[in-house]
Amino acid sequence: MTNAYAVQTVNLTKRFKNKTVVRGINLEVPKGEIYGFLGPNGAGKTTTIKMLLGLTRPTEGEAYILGKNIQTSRNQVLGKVGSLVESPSYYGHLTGYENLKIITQVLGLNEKRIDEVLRLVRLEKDAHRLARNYSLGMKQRLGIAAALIGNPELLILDEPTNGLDPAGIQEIRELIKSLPQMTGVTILLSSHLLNEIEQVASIVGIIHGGTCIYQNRLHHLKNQAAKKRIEMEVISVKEAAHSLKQLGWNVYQDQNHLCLDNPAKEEIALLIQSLVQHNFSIYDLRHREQSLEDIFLHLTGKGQSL
Ligand SMILES: Nc1ncnc2c1ncn2[C@@H]1O[C@H](COP(=O)(O)OP(=O)(O)OP(=O)(O)O)[C@@H](O)[C@H]1O
Repeated sequence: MTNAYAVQTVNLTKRFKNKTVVRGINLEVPKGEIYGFLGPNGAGKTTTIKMLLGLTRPTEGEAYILGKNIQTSRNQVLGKVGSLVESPSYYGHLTGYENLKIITQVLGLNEKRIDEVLRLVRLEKDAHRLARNYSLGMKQRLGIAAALIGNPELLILDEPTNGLDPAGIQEIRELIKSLPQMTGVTILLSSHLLNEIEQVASIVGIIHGGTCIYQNRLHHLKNQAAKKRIEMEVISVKEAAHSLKQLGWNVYQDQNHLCLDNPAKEEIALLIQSLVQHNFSIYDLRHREQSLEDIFLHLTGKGQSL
């Protein structure tokens, strides 16, 4: 396994009885980056994360965390991983500081580390308030502080903004974005919200129905999204597409439209000429930009919004 990846999985699969909920996925999470693990509810994100953390056993395949197989080197690996899966657990009758102190004692860490992580998650001013009086966003930040206290190389956050209000979401988002630069940590962030992943991740893996259907740098997706196309409503669209293709045009049919990607102005004029010469009447012509949402809908199948 290569050292460039903080997480690498090979054919990772999980079946519950006869139901396959994670199907042969090959994740590659480069070190020092934020990987957005995106998929609708029930797609298999939490199950995958539980396998990465050694909380549930894969039915097939392997997961390598920081170059080590999690099944065979669990204790060695987990010391270098911080995680927040589901809601954070904390003692409400203790302060934020006291909650973190318990963790330093259990892990045998220096108490100095508490102030460092409180600063990282911007809770230093509220450190001595009772955790039960924290807002949801502050509780979540306390959970992230707890995950960071052991100075992990990898931080795994499963839907960390679930249940937060817009201000809380923004706080957590800014925090996540700042962490790799401040600490060098790699972050695997799962979410069902395209817009959340879009704002923080540099790489995205999309899981749908247990299968990883896309994995690449976010800017590749954004480039795809930036593509413009023209859509023409013409008579006999199938025949028109066929004739133009034979003439060397890179056109294609999308539903009732004849489409061409990224055309120059001159190409549009020539295309119209060709259609008219071949007696294909044009009823309408419009430019369209695809949004990231369009691409996700295309990838995940129509009607399956993320
Ligand atoms: N212990 C289990 N036994 C049987 N089925 C399970 C078990 N755990 C999860 N599943 C099923 O596996 C599928 C994937 O669930 P998972 O929680 O991994 O999805 P998810 O992408 O994290 O979605 P969510 O964001 O809703 O948690 C779901 O259909 C779920 O019902």
